[in-house]
Amino acid sequence: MRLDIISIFPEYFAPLDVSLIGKARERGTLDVRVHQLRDWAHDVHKTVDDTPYGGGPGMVMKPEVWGEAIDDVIEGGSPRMVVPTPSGRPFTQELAQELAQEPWLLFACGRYEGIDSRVMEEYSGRLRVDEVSIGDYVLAGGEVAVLVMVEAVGRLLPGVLGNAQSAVDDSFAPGAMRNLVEGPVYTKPPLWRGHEVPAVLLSGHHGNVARWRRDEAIRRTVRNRPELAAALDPATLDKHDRKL
Ligand SMILES: Nc1ncccc1[N+](=O)[O-]
Repeated sequence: MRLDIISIFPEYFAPLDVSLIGKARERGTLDVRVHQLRDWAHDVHKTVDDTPYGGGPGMVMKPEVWGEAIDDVIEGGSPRMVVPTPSGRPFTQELAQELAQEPWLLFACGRYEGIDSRVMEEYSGRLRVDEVSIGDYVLAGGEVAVLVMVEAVGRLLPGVLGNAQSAVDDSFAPGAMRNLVEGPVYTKPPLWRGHEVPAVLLSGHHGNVARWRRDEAIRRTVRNRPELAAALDPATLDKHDRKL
């Protein structure tokens, strides 16, 4: 997968050189290219923003600069364009799985009050453009959101996770874990400061272990994410209600 990121703070993406994503880049699974938006601002101050039409606080990023930058980066190609913004569609594990199928993603990082809307209008005619939110809070810009999305998508690419199975068992993963968060995890020692590991996990009985894990996933989902639990099959919940 090729990933292009356009931002006025390219240094935000240094973390993409470490850990799983860094190794995927070394292996060539991921081809990440970070671009400094100001390279396409031609005035002496490399201006990328201006005051909003209609008044109001803050600044809006200029369409001309973005247009030149995107045209140069995509060179007539058609990546899927993702614009992080608090007003976008929710970023979910499902959307991460969908984006992981794409051969080429372009992330446009807005700062300030956002990017002039005509940029999204202009490219929606040529590319798949998604405005995406990683959560209902306001960050100073899209860079951190892109780090979140690149990590969530990158770990789903073939060969990135040592054990491909773990992506299947992820919280929220489509299939068995849909609308479920994962339950508690344990490792050695079996007893630590008086706290024991649940006996079933030491039993070696895989069927019982799988059932216990599902029970705990449902229990934690009901406790921490009642809105997800509400979407669970009632039969599933019913079996567990008695124990909660
Ligand atoms: N929440 C956000 N705040 C600012 C920029 C982008 C954001 N987001 O969720 O993608």
